[in-house]
Amino acid sequence: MTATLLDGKATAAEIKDELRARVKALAERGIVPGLGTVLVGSDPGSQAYVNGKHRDCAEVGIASIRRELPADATQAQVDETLAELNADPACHGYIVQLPLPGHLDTQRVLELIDPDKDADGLHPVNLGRLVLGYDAPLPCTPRGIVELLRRHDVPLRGANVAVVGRGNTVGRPLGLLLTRRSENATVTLCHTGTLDLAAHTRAADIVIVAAGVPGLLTTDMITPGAVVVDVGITRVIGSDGKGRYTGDVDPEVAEVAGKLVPMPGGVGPMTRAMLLTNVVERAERG
Ligand SMILES: Nc1nc(=O)c2c([nH]1)NC[C@@H]1CN(c3ccc(C(=O)N[C@@H](CCC(=O)O)C(=O)O)cc3)C=[N+]21
Repeated sequence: MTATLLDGKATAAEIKDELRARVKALAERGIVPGLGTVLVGSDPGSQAYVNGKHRDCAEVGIASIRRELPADATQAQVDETLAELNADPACHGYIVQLPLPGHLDTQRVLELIDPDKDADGLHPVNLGRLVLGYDAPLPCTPRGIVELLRRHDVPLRGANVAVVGRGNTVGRPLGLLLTRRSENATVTLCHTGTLDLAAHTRAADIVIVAAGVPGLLTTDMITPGAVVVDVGITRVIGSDGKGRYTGDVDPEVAEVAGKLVPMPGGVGPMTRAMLLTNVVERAERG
């Protein structure tokens, strides 16, 4: 291994320490930040993610507000749950765990969240604010990636960044974040219609892969010394028959990259830390 690993877990722990202090200061003003989660159905992966978020909350002193609905919940039941959380003053921000069961209208659900309580930063109004450069809660994964690079002194200003993937939760908003005046990176947003992906990734100082394709980025696709960020997380069945998660970056890339944000232990913990950050920021605003 030649690449330096950028430890998202350690950096997230640092951020949680900072948040704990901010939560304490809020307590002196009589404010306890509250994070809500809405989980529809009992997918074990989604349950595990939601449990992780509540564990994080307990660690920093944020109150947890859990709403669980059965897999066959009606759209009206979901709508009502969102209306309750929108009206609950103890809930400073909340998330609806995605994906939702197929019979529910994801777009409708995301639009029913009060944009000021949008802890994920994925509400269309907030994505629009991001486009326009207005103040808004930022999408957690893109924000976590920028924060991790910043805290490890990876320069963004003037850097050529190849983002692979144009999804609504990572690639698309990440391109917007990185091209803000405050970051000033130059971004090439690559996707399944890109004709010569390797030409773009080879030309980049920083390659961020959020395609959901295991092993997509291979050693021949980067310039030696490049910074590589693995955002992929795909459940695969290993040769032992057990399920495990795998990233979008081929393990051999660690021999060629200068710095690597690994999966696990990279972007995931940072995403969770940014969710907490969004809630604390909202509570500080009063
Ligand atoms: N409304 C909504 N918001 C989300 O932010 C959201 C979602 N829906 N649906 C599912 C995806 C997935 N996601 C992850 C977050 C952290 C890890 C994470 O921390 N992973 C650990 C490994 C697993 C663990 O240790 O728990 C790591 O990368 O080191 C993984 C995945 C958030 N998502």
